[in-house]
Amino acid sequence: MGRGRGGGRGNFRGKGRHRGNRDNRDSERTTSWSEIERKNHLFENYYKNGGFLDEGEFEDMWKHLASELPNSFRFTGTKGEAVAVREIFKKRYIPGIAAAQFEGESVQPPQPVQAFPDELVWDMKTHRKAIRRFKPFADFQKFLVAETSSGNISRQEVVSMIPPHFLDVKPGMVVLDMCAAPGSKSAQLAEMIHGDEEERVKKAASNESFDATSDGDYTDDGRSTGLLIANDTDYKRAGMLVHQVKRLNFPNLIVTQHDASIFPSIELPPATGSTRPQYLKFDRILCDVPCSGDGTARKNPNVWQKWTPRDGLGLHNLQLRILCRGLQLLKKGGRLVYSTCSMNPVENEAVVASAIEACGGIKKVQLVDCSDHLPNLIRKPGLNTWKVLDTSTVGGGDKENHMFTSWDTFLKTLKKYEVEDPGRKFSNKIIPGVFPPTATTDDARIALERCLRVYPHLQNTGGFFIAVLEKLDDIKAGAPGNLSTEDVLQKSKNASQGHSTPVEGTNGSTPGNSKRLKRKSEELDEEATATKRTKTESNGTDDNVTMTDIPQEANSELSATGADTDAQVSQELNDTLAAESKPPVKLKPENQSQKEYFEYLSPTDSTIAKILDFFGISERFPRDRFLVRNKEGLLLNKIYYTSELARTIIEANKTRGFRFIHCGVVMFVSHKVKDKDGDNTSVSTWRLQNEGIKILEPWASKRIVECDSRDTLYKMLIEIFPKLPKDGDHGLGEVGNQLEALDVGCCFMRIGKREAEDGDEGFPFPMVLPVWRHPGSINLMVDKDDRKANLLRLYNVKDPDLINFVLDKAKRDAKAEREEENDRESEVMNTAD
Ligand SMILES: C[S@@+](CC[C@H](N)C(=O)[O-])C[C@H]1O[C@@H](n2cnc3c(N)ncnc32)[C@H](O)[C@@H]1O
Repeated sequence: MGRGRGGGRGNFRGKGRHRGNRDNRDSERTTSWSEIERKNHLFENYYKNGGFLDEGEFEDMWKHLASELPNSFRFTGTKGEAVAVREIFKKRYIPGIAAAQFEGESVQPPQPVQAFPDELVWDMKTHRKAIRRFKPFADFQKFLVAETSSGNISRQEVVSMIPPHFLDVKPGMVVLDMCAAPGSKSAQLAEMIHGDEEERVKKAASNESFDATSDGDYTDDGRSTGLLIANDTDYKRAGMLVHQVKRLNFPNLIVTQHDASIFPSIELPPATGSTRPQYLKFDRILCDVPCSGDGTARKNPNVWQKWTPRDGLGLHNLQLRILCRGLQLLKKGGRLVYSTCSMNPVENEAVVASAIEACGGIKKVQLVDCSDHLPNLIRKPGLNTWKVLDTSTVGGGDKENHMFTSWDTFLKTLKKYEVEDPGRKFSNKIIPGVFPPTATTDDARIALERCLRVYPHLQNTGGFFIAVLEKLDDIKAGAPGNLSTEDVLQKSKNASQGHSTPVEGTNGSTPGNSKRLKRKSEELDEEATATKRTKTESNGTDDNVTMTDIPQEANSELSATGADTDAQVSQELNDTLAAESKPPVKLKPENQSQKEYFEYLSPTDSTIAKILDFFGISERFPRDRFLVRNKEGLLLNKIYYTSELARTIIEANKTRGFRFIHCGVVMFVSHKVKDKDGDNTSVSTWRLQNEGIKILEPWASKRIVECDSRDTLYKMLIEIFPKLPKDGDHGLGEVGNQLEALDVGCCFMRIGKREAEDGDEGFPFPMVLPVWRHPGSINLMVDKDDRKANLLRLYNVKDPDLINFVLDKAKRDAKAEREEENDRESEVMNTAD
């Protein structure tokens, strides 16, 4: 697989109201981040008195939260490559940094983060001033930038790396990342699905045996049969996500843009002998939901300036609906990780407990005990009791803080103020579900202590919450609707007056109704209702997710991204969400705002046949996975390749209104060359592309050259078009000799891994690069940034002057022509005089 440029969690969790406003405030802010006062009384008061940590530990936690966050990064890609780049970093940069002194003390070099295996995650606690001042740091910084841009390093927050580790992804698995932008966790998941695929494919292609049983499904000639669907509702952020994941060169990946709480079901072709469509269920789901982000206070000044308990209360409902939709889409026996970078239980344990209850309790969905997983990760157990903070106001002023321990105490307070101070207003988002669950019997108790809380002081990170859920059985009920305090009160009033509407999906009790609040239970199994649903036409309304239904905060998030349209068009597939009375509707393709095209080529396409023949690609390499990205399905500039399951999904769903926004790795690019006789007529042929070359190379038998000399590769990296004259020495060593014997066109250049010995530093991992053989020169077809990254990584060359004879010659010619023209003009002028 190629590499993923690491995204890292941005400053903001989520988007919409929070993100938009905070961005604006940021651009208006004149004080620097280091000058911002890290104080917020309400914020501090809640975490001090809310029953999270004992007093001493709270002080430690708070001190960390107010201090700067260490920078952290992760070596990415296949294990072999990641370890090789890590070794270069350790040998070349650590000793220099460790020897430096700052203000009379040794500078602390980057350290491996013990929570993660194989020393692949590092953090750097060095003071910024020291970083700026010292050359070893400046050198390291250049390496970091270059490797980040070529995708070998991901600069990602330590806590953000945790959730994928708990998903236990195996190579053949089908995984959904529901809220994926900017994509740093998607990159981790893609690496896991990929596994050590390259090794196995090589063995399969050369008919060597490999273990196809352990650790994943490699039945597709060694290739991973798994798939990652990375989704985000926000159009701009989905664009960032595409940018990130493109670098992974991963054909088993689809990016979609949907509201995760109503993520459409994915249709699959009917099974043999049946006409009924099947629906895709996922082995693993990551639910890294939008949240208030108060665990990011170490890098996000807005938390200190703007924190209010209403952020969490306002997001609870959206988080719950996303989690419930995730659980519906999960296979029986599958695993889901729910995570936030908030420490607020309203967004964490309360969401998890409500979701489990809405899905039918612990017999259907259980929290997984992960105490033996990542044993070096210091964590605290999830909470079983907590308090809910709110501020009440009268007429917009006169704020008062309240901490409620249960729905009942909240109701009592409401009643008290109805009499004493009727103008006093509380958040309308306080519902029974934001409080701790009340079930005490063993067969109903949700083991919330199995959740993981990572606080800043435990290992000097941000704050984070993780819950690992396993689906034990099919879920027959869906997520609760969007309830406000008033709805709950009204419904319980109705219930006590003998009306039948129960309160849904809440985990507290209602006044006059001490029984657990039960979600209306309907048989909503997708497969069972599929046929019925596809026959139902849109009625243009959506009782589940109308804009008035969505919490105010979530509402503005959704409307900012056009997700309201999404809500309407997806109702057919929003089958199990608060499914009440109205008939489901179909996705409407015409409502898609940005249409992307994915047109698969015929497996017998003559151009594909010609290209594959040119490179001697084995008949075993699949011919039916090539696509183009234009409506007409024409072979214009690029030909992409995808995995089989990606193709099946795109083909079965592209006319259903699904918003697919990215899929496929560029395999071939149209290349204009002068024809054989050297006249100026351009003919188009196809060249290999760096992105897809590794997928194809094991199956090639023609147009392969081997490079084993560091000097030759150096020359090819430093010179963009090194000469390959017909006669005389070309200076391109073994590569030049092999290319001399080939016709004009593209080739695979293989570079084997070679350990350093006798002063030769070797090659740290195997590589394969595309090279174009011109009539009198050659061209390594990698872009400038990758050239520079390779020169730095392999040769420690920091600021190379790349030589471009061809371009220079063209510039010289143009300049000479301009000068000639000027001369002629001045001659004319002189004559006129
Ligand atoms: C915490 S961020 C995700 C970070 C991401 N998992 C990563 O590691 O890079 C939450 C994301 O949820 C997205 N989001 C907000 N509401 C959503 C919704 N209803 N459906 C899907 N995504 C949503 C936001 O646009 C944001 O990108």
